[in-house]
Amino acid sequence: MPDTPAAPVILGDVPGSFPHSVLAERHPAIIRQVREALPYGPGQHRALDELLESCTQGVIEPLPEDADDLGRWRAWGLDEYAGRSWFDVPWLWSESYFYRRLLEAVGYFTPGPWQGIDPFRPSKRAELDAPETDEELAALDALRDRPEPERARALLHGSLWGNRADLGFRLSAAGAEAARPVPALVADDTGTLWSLLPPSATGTLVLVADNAGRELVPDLLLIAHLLEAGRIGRAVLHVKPYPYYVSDATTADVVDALRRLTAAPGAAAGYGRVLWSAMADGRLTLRAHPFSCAPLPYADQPGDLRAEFAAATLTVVKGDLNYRRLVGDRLRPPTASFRDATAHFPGPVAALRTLKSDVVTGLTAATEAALVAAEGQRWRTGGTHALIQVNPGP
Ligand SMILES: O=P(O)(O)OC[C@H]1O[C@](O)(CO)[C@@H](O)[C@@H]1O
Repeated sequence: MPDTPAAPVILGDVPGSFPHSVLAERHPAIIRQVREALPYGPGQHRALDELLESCTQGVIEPLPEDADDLGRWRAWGLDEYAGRSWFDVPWLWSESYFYRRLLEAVGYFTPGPWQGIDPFRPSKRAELDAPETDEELAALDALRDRPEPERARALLHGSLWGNRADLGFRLSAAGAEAARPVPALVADDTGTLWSLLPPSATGTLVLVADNAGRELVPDLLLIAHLLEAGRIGRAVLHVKPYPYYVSDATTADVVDALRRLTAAPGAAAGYGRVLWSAMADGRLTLRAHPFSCAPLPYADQPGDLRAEFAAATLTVVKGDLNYRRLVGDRLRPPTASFRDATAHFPGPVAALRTLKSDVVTGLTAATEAALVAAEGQRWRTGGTHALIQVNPGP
């Protein structure tokens, strides 16, 4: 039984709260960023003006009648929420719908010259091409001759801390990227995670990706290592079917990251080749399921996805947003059980996440008390703490 079934769903209606600031400040900043990123025409600028007005002072508008995904959004709650303020509906819903509308405004879904053009691509590319990425890739050379458990641990932590590289987050938390990560994890089930992926295993890892660029690259390196070390036989990488939360990874971002790896000097290129051939022979496959951009928790996932996660040896869910969707976007006490909150998940599941929103479960009372004593409530959203939590399943 869940320990706190009535924990309130997070809304964005409390001025001064983190969710409110995302809706009131971050979304307008994202609209400004998108306007400047690409040479849009007057129609696109007008549509962005309308979205800005709607999401800050207006109400949620329905999708156009001819939108391909209208039925899907209706099933996800559009009819219930249309006409209400963006601040008065579940925060997760409001945020997700914002990205859907933003893409609509720039013509992403409309047949024509702007169809499929990712408004966030310039910032994603800049990050992938940055000298810091070269430095991170060069560090792989020193890892090459280390014992396998050490390499596995380093790459797991690379993937975990890569989650700090979130471009939307940086818009409102300047300095979080530069701030030194606090090394001790607030929860650490690493032992359980490795027990599910022993060497010489043949299972399937599903990795539900989060951000592109400097998070996706270490995610791919981790997958390459697990394949090469024989800890898994195959991997399935879930990406978003369309650009989302600024920097979330799409198929195009996977292609960019793989090309970046294979073109790099040293050990990085070797990892790139492992992944390239794993794609070619089917040991690494991509999925871009519509539910990956749904405004709903994973407890509401559709049957086909449920069957896929049920069949996996382990599903690794990356990042803050996926964590919110995994445990439910609710204000539970931080000591609420992670296992109870994820009991709905159909198979073994691990969360790798840096903390960038109020939602958290599975902390000990002592850990929570120490964090509060040191930082007040800032530890929840500052992006400097991280966790590895595992529910090995029933
Ligand atoms: O890229 P991540 O780790 O999912 O983080 C997403 C960010 O966006 C938020 O949803 C707020 O918009 C927070 O959860 C987090 O700061």
